[in-house]
Amino acid sequence: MTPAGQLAAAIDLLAAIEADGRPADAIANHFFRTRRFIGAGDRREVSTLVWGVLRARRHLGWWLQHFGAPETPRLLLAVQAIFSGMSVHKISMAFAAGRYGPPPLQPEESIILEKFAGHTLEHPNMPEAVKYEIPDWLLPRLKAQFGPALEAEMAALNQPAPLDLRVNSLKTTREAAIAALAREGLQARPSQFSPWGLRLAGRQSITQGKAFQDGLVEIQDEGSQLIALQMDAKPGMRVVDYCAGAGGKTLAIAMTMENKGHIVACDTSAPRLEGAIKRLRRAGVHNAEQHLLGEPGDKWTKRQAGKFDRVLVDAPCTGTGTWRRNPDARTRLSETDLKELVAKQAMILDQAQKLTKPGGKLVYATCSLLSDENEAQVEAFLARYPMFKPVEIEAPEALRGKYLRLSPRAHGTDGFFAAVLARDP
Ligand SMILES: C[S@@+](CC[C@H](N)C(=O)[O-])C[C@H]1O[C@@H](n2cnc3c(N)ncnc32)[C@H](O)[C@@H]1O
Repeated sequence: MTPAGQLAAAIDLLAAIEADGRPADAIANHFFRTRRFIGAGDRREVSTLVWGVLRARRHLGWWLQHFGAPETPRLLLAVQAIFSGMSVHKISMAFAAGRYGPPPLQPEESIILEKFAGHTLEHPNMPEAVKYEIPDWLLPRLKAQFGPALEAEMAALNQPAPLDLRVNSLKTTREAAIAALAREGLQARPSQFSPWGLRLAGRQSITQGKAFQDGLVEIQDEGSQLIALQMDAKPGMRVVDYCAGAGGKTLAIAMTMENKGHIVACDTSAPRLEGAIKRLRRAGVHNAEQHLLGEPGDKWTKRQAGKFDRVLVDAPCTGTGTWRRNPDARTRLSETDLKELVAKQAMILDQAQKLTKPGGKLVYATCSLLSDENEAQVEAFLARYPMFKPVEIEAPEALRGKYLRLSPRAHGTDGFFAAVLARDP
């Protein structure tokens, strides 16, 4: 594909994302699946262009409004290109490259783009929420959360995330996994906090390689690995992962159990649980089963009351800690969503806590940065269930405390929260 062809595809993809309420990565997957002629390299280039816009979407919208221009996909991409250092002349050429490029710039579009000459992405008159690329309603909450560190936290949250792997100790060691990846030309180094973590250098594709296919490594953000570590799940225990999804944390927990004991992966979504089956098989896990929950007041949950040494509630949440990966999610999140999620998390905790044995542990986790879903949720739970007490976080020195709080700026991971709550014996 020529650069102009990539630009034309980027305009189409951005238009599809802007017109649709679903997550951008789902739309991009469909977009590329239905355009097989776009090869892997071109896909990467097109995605880079579109994700560049999504990361700066509020800034670009502010600028276009500033000049009284419409926020069209063509102008958004063109303005993003100017702020990335491309001249207006070069952009005009890309728009006029012929058959495979986008239609040429209209005179009114060229007039608008000329106005951007000499400007940079930031402007002193931008409202703070635009500067931080967050919804207006979230600003007071995040200010209260981060104080003077807010600007640096939001900047880190707007950078592309690295690719982290978890070494599967059921099949290999960290050193042997690094060597196996190196044989495929992939460079990985041990990550900072997780005992099983590897961080890959740059953008490398891993899923087609032998190390991944053989289950030596699994893709998992280091922060997510640290949540699994909080479970302190040992061989022979009975463990439940109550919101297991496609099993990201189930796999890591099962690994620490060394295939001894029993782990149940629950979820209310059948397709998500099905996604876990293949991954468990690839990882060589033999002691896991799935249970599809009926909502609410699931009978299985009642029957299994008090039977588990460890219970994980990795609750559905705003996902504010994962905005490095899903920058478009920022525009979709509303205050009503937050309220509904907080109520749902409390309801799930009420259900799942029943499963915990006397003397067992309940771990509550989110990938959110918001205290409504984290500290406030846990404090409200402890007030409802005084037989649970928070236990000090078991982690490397730098992470110890009453709760585990991770952020891209402070730890280089996605944003995560966890509380470990021990039930009285
Ligand atoms: C944060 S995701 C889980 C991610 C997963 N633990 C992982 O590490 O990959 C939250 C999950 O909660 C599930 N969920 C939503 N409502 C639920 C409920 N009432 N009970 C249990 N799980 C629920 C969702 O289907 C979703 O898979």
